[in-house]
Amino acid sequence: MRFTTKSPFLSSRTSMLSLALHIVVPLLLIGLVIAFQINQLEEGRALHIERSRMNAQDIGSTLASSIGGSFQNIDLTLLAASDHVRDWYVLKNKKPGEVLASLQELQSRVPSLALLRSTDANGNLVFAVEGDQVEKINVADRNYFQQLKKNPNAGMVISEPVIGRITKKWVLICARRFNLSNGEFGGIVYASVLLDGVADRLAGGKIRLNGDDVILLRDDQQNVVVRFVNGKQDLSIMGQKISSPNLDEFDRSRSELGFYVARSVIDQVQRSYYYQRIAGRPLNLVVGISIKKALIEWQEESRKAWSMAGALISVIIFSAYLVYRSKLRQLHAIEELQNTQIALEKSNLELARLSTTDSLTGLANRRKFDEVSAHEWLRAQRKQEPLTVAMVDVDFFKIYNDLYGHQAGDQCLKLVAKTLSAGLRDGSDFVARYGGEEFIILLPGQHAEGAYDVLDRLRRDIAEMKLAHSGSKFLSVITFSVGFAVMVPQPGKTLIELIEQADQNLYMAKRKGKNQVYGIGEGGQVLSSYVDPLDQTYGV
Ligand SMILES: Nc1nc2c(ncn2[C@@H]2O[C@H](COP(=O)(O)OP(=O)(O)OP(=O)(O)O)[C@@H](O)[C@H]2O)c(=O)[nH]1
Repeated sequence: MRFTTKSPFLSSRTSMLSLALHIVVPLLLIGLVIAFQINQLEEGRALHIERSRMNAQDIGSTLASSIGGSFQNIDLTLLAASDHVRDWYVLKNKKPGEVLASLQELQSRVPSLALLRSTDANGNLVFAVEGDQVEKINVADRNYFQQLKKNPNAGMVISEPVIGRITKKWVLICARRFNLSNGEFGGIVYASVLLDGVADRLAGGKIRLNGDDVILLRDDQQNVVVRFVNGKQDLSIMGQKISSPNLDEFDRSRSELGFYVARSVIDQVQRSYYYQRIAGRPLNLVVGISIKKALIEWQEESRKAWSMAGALISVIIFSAYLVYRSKLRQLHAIEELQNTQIALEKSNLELARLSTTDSLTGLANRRKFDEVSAHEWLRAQRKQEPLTVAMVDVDFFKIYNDLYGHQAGDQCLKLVAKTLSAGLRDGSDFVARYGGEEFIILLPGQHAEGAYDVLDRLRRDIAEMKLAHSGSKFLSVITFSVGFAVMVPQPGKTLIELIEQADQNLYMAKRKGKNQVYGIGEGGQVLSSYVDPLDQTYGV
């Protein structure tokens, strides 16, 4: 059986593959969208962190130069003050009142300066701009005094952050020494730099800082000089030592500047930090820009980007669903079409079979016989082999019908057909219903004697079925007569002649008494069976 449609197995495998592709491709697309999105956002995040680093650097370098400039200013002020004190103390060309007035004038020029004073070589206070309790104060025990006394070449010395005894505020003491005319230590000039408000002045003006951004000024001993965070100065850790792995690394390496990203050891906020030394001073500055704040914009961008990606993914899923659904419908339609085609071909085959089959007996019909006999004739002709055609006709069948009814007649014909089929060789012999109660047999390759034997066996087979026929003269059973003819096809001879010969021989069998085989062999010899009508073998 050959079908023009594809095999259902192959088609279902192809369909499954195609459906799987309709799922895999959208998944791949979604994966690509997500991967692209993550990549873009990672790049965006890195960019914002880089911006915060640059921001920290901008603020830090501006602040560092501003702080450096302020201390330079203080240094020059102290230098000028020490000159005035020396004028009075060493050169004796100035009166104390004049010196004090000069010191007052110098202090007023620098707003962050307070308590500009001078001492003698023993640390006793000589001049004080504020002037109270001058005679009682001695600073000989202070670190800055001892440093300056020991070192004639020391420039301006800056103390660690301390709470001023008089101001009660956090200050740095900046001090300078002055020498006697013989070069020996003559005393110091010093002033307090008020730390309270310094950061506000530094940060509040030109520099824009967000809440979590931080400014930290430390001295060389890691003491906090200034910490500015959340928009104000943080006095809680003033004077405390602050260190972290990154700061320690900078302190150790003596680097002038550097960057790092870290979580603060003080408030745990993650920041981009910029570190820079204040040129020529024992101070270093750290500016930290909060990463969380720096990423707010990025987070907003992320949200927008993800919602767009979500929309895109939804479109992909929806389109994929539509395509998948239509593909599924298409496949169902194809499957239905294939099933219809298969059914159609099956019914065509059945029709073809029916058109060549006798509906009563199930044997081949006359049309099929015409087809097969023509084929066998040609083959016998080609091979020069004998071909036997035999006509079989049920005896007294009209009487049988009359006696037993038409239905019983049909059953009788079925039995005859079955007996004939069963008694013939499959594959080579062929039997068909020729019409009415007549059957026709082809025996290819059989010579007359062989054909006779086969046919007479069939005749006996049906008689031995002992199907009652009270109208038969042959002891009341169904019998049939057979006329046959054998021919090796020769030029000038036809199949029709062979069939006609067989028909004539059937006539002879009937005429000679029925229930017999009558045939003429290739050599013209008559082959006939005779049955004694009184033979009890065929009785019921
Ligand atoms: N039940 C039945 N009867 C059929 C069928 N085809 C033909 N017949 C009958 O077969 C009978 C044949 O009758 P006849 O040709 O006179 O032959 P016969 O009665 O068998 O006489 P002989 O052949 O001389 O023995 C007719 O009565 C037909 O109606 C069929 O398919 N079924």
